[in-house]
Amino acid sequence: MGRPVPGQRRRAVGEETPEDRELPFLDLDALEEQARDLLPGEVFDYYAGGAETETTLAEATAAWRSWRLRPRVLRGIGAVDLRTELLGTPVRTPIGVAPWAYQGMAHPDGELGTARGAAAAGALMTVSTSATHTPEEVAAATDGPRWFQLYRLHSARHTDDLARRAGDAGYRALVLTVDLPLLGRRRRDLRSDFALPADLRLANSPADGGAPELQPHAPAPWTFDDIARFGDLSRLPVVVKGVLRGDDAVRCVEAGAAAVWVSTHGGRQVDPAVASAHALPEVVAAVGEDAEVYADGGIRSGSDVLTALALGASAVFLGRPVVWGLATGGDAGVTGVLDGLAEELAHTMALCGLPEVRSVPRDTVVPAGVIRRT
Ligand SMILES: Cc1cc2nc3c(=O)[nH]c(=O)nc-3n(C[C@H](O)[C@H](O)[C@H](O)COP(=O)(O)O)c2cc1C
Ligand SMILES: CCCCC(=O)C(=O)O
Repeated sequence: MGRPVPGQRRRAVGEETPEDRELPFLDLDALEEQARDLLPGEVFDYYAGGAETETTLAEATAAWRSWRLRPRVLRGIGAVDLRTELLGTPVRTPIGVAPWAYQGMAHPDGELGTARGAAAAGALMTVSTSATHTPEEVAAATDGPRWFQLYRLHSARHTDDLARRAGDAGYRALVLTVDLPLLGRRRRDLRSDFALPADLRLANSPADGGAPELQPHAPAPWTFDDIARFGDLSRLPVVVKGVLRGDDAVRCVEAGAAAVWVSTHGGRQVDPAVASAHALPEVVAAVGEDAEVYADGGIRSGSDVLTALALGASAVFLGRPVVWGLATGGDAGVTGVLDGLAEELAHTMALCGLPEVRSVPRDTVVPAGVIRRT
């Protein structure tokens, strides 16, 4: 069988199943199933999968749900205010789009679709280095809030150049992803012998051998000194993504990071790694006074978002839910996911007596304790 064309659907367009019926709430499981039907099997597995035994992947959502909400009553809550500022960038929602690679494989519009969908939801989008459009092309597609995520490429010169271009193209922060010194062992991809479609455009991969593009090794590993260096090159605040320890967070901030992003890379790198929901309190305790802290991994409901905010995150980011949104509905699909979760968040906050995301008290959550299900 030949390699499927990007965007080629396994099911005929217009073919309806009972699961396609519009529900009056966001059903991410159903959306994932629709994406599974639409995408070539190994592409779905690349997006959905995790590393090794997928323990971190399997536990990510459960870890957010190991916290319980403590609602406040009689607070006279009217409209809930979801607006906030992330490193000075105003956003309508604290739910942003995490960087994810090769979006042209999910939908022909690729990153441009995600950018338009995020902008319509007033959400911040983080554009990956491993993109099928250049940073300038994504910038031209939308005036929504954007950050650029940088990977260490084979060519240091090209990496530096991308950092500079992100600053020139109006991105508001540079996100250094530091949890991929080499690629995690993703058994689904190893089993399917996954390779990117030959005709997929790797927009940031120059002819001189640039992007990591699923390759495990690149020369000249980054150190803490690179944080200030990339800040100077791009003239942007630097966010360090992939931090799971308080001591590392302190070193990042001492080295000049404006924010740290707690992440297991969606369970795709170290496995079993500590869940973001369990690492977040330690990182907030270590640097929360001096830097912004964000979190991602397994956020699938408004209450998961609220839990992260209560634990000290200023924002959360979504990976796979946006993949499924783009794959099934292009930019409108992305907006649907972001709006749906924002609506759930606002609803849960109102129920909990909380008027604004900028000030969610820590005592909004407690550990669940032991609950015996009968
Ligand atoms: C298919 C896929 C591709 C990804 N590509 C990148 C990437 O290019 N850069 C990056 O920093 N993180 C990447 N990530 C990690 C995400 O930014 C994010 O940390 C993770 O997806 C969050 O978990 P969630 O998918 O459970 O929401 C990727 C994740 C997925 C699922
Ligand atoms: C070099 C890997 C880029 C994509 C990525 O980050 C992922 O698949 O998780």
